[in-house]
Amino acid sequence: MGEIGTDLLRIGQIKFTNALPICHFIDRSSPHHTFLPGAPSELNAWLADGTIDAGLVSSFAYAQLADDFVALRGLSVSSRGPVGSIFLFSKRPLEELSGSTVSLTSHSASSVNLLRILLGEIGVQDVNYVTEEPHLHEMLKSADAALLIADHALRESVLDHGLYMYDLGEEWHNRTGHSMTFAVCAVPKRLVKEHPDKARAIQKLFLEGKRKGTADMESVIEAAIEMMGQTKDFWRDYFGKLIHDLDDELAVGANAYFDAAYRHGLLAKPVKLELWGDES
Ligand SMILES: C=C(O[C@@H]1C=C(C(=O)O)C=C[C@H]1O)C(=O)O
Repeated sequence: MGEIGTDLLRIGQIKFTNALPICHFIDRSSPHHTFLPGAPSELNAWLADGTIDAGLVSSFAYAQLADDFVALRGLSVSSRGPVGSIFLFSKRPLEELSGSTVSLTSHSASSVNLLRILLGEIGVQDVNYVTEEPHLHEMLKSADAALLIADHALRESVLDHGLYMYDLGEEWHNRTGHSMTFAVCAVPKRLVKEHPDKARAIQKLFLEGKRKGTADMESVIEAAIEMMGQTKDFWRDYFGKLIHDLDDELAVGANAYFDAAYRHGLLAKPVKLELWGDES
C-alpha cells in the first residue's frame, strides 16, 4: 500500500465489458483519483503489491487479503444463476473429467477456484490443472477442457465449437441455491480507519458511475458494442444476468463460496466478507 495520507489514490478498474455498467460513467476528472484498468488477475496482483490502493478485484483475491481490506457495500460483479461470461468449454461432460487436463485462463482468480470447488464437489478427481493465456483453440490442443472468463468467454460463447459448455454461475446456483460474487471493490482497512472520507469518496465515485449506467443502459450498450460488436439484444441479455450490487443477501452467496474454498483447501483460513459504507 502506498502512502495513504497522500492526495492521489490509485484505483483498479476491470477492463472488460462486465464492469461497464459501473465503470463506463465513472468521473475520471477528480485530481485525487487515478484509474488503472486491468484484467482481474492483474488487478489482484496490483492490490497485493501496492500498485493500486483500492478497486475492483476478484472476490477470491479479496478473501486472500481479507485481514487488510473491506469490500464496499453496493458494488460487485455477481450473478444469481447464469452469468453469461464464465464458461468451461469441454470435450467431455463435466462428470467425466477425472484424470483429465483442464486449462485455466490466466485472467481469473474467482472462477478458476470456483471450478476447482465444483469439480471437487461432483467427485471429479486427479485433474491436471494448467494455467494459460485465454486462447480457446490453443488451450484445447493439449487440454480436455478450458475455462474462460469475461470478453474472451463471451466471444467464444456465440460460436459453435461442438463442445460442452458450462456456465459456472449456473452450476454454482444449481448446486447450492446461492448467488455468486465474482468481483468486489476492495478498500484498505487502514484507509477506512484513518481517512474514512477518502474511502467514502472512492465508494461514491463507483456508486455514482453505477447509478448513471443503470439510468442510461443504452450508452453502456453502445460502449460494449464499440468494444466487442454483437447486437443490442445480446448486451441487454448479458447485462440482465449480471448484478452489480452487494448487500447482506448477496454476501450470503459470497460467504458460501469462501466457505467452500476453505473446505477445499484453496483458502488458508476461513473468511467472512466484511462490507463497509452506505449503499447510496
Ligand atoms: C462476470 C465476470 O466476473 C469476473 C470474474 C473474475 C474472476 O474470475 O476472478 C473477476 C472479476 C470479474 O470481472 C467475468 O469475468 O465474466
